[in-house]
Parts: sequence; structure tokens; C-alpha cells
Amino acid sequence: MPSSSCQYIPTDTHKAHVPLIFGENVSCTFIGKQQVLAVDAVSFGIGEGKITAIIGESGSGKSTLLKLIYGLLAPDAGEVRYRGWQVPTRKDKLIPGHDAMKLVSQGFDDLNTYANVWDNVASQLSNTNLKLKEERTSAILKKLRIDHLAVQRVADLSGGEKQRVAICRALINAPEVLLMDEPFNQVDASFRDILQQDIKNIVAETGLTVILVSHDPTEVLALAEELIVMKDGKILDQGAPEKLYLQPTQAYTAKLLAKSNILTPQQASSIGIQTNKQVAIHQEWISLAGGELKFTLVGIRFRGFYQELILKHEDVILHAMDFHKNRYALGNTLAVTVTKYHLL
Ligand SMILES: Nc1ncnc2c1ncn2[C@@H]1O[C@H](COP(=O)(O)OP(=O)(O)OP(=O)(O)O)[C@@H](O)[C@H]1O
Repeated sequence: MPSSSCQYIPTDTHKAHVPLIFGENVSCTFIGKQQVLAVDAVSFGIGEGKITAIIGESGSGKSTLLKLIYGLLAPDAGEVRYRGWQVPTRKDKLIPGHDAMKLVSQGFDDLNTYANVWDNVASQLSNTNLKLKEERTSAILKKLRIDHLAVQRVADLSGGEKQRVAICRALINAPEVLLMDEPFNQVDASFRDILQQDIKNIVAETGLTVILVSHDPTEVLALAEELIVMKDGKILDQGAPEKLYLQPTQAYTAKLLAKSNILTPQQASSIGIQTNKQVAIHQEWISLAGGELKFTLVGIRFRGFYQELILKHEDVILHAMDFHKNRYALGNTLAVTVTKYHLL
């Protein structure tokens, strides 16, 4: 329950469509050798029972925003509310962190690496009902597929396994919100997909609200239902992944999510697109199967299942995807068609 020292505005909860968590003009400055405005007057809403990802380049303020939501940091302006209640911060509470939320931090700081997995998780429950304690610990370890590791020391686990222990610890007391800072950092690609699906299943089964931070948006495109895009402490975009991917409003978002080619109106005009706006052309919107536009191949990057071609026409550089490797050489002239573009 929210702390009694917090201000409650009952009318907020009666408004239609008020998000579970919302921030209004929230700012946070770090004062050290230099003053850093890490979060700059942002307003946002986070819906209940879904997965929201905060994404952006390194240093854009993602972790700071997560800490403001949890109450680990106090905003120097604006406010964050949870179910209409102002989120208590260090100023209001002895033990920081909102009681309805749990944070899984990047470094697994909360784990006791010398204890085994079972004790790390079970220790989060009281001893008043030992049977229930055992049942709940067993159930959550099974749900996160680490029941076979119950007696292993945490120190001996892989990064991905430690991540699962940290999530079990966070979830065992059934918080309403799970906050995760770069949860897939230490998990390799194949395990990442399984962990993401497990998190999705838990959200679907329990109505848990998940907020996670990622510097790699491609890894959360399939996971999150809502994205918050940050740059230089500001929120540039918020919306559904498909919408932000296909109809970005900002060049930054288009580049971040789709590695899109961004052209000025003049550059666009030289390839036949007349507009006074910037143009985003995603790599997959460029067809190499012939066309009027002639580009010179100036670079080839191996990307695994495809290669990225760097194409030049006058002062326009386009990056395109090619799934048929080894059919072109540097210096070749390629006939190109832009099949789709988006005006910013
Ligand atoms: N405790 C702190 N003291 C001083 N400056 C800080 C502190 N924490 C963060 N910053 C600065 O605030 C800015 C935002 O940092 P933050 O960690 O929120 O970014 P981020 O987007 O999460 O970055 P990353 O993806 O690299 O973790 C950065 O310039 C960072 O150096």
C-alpha cells in the first residue's frame, strides 16, 4: 500500500483512461563535478497489465527514469503517481522503493551469491507458513524454469540463470509492477527469446505490469506492447511498437528502431521523392530487383542471414538489405526501387 505520507488526489482515479503510472513534467538532475540533467521535464503514462519498454541510446536517461518510477530517486521537478498516489521517495520512506513494485537491477546486487538458488528466493517470504513458503518457492522456480538449479550456489550460475533467479526473487511476493534494467544484457540470443516468452506468459496469466529498460530496441520490439523512446533526457515518442516502427514521427526513432535511412527534402528530390519534409526509408523498403534509380555499391557489411549494402547516388547514401549473398562486388552499379517511404 502507498505510504501515508504521500499525497492522494482521489479525482485522478475517477478519470477515465488514467494510466496505472503517470509522470508529469518530471525532471532529475545529478549534481557532481558537472551538473547533468538526466531526465528533462518528461510526461508519460504506463498502462496496467502490459509490458512497456523504455528505449534509447546510452546515457539518454532510461535508468534514471526507471528509478524515478520506483521512487529510488526523487524528481527535482514534476511528479510520478501510482494509482493516483504520489510515488514515495527516499525523502518519505526509510527503505526506498515502492511497495507495490519490484526492481531487478543490472548487476544482480540483491542476490546472495554464496547461498543457493532456493534460499535466495525463499528468503523473500516469511516463516509464518512454511508449507506455503515451500509451495510458492517451488512454483516460481518452475515457472522460470530453474527448479533443477534449486540447490546450486548462485555464484556458479551463468548470467542468464542469475537473471532468472533475480526475477523469481522479485516475483515471489506477487508485486503489481516488475521493473527491469537491461534484463537481457547477460542472456544470449537463444535464451533471450525463451526468457522473453516466459515474461510474456507471466504477464498474460497474472496481469503483472512490466517496465523494462533496453538500449537495444530490436530485442524488445517483439516483447513490449508499448515503447517509450528517450533521447538526451527527453521522451521523443511513446506508442505501440508497430506504429513507432512503421510511422515514426522522429528521425531518431526511425534510426533507432529500423536503422532507417533519413533523407533531407533535397536528397529525397534527387531520387524522385518531392516533399518538404525529411524522409525515412527503412532498409527493407529498398528493392534491388531493378528500377530507374542507379546507385553505386560502396560498401558491404556481413550481417549474418543477410548483408547490408551501402549504396551511393549523388549525395544520397542508402543502406539496403540483400538476402542473396555474393552476387555483387564493390563498384557495381545497381538498379534500385524505393518501394515505400515515410514522411517525418
Ligand atoms: N549517479 C549519477 N551521478 C551523476 N550522473 C549520473 C548518475 N546516474 C546517471 N548519471 C548521468 O545521467 C545521464 C543519464 O544516465 P542513465 O543511466 O539514466 O542513462 P541510460 O540511458 O540508462 O544509459 P545506459 O543505457 O548507458 O545505462 C548520463 O549522462 C549519466 O552519466
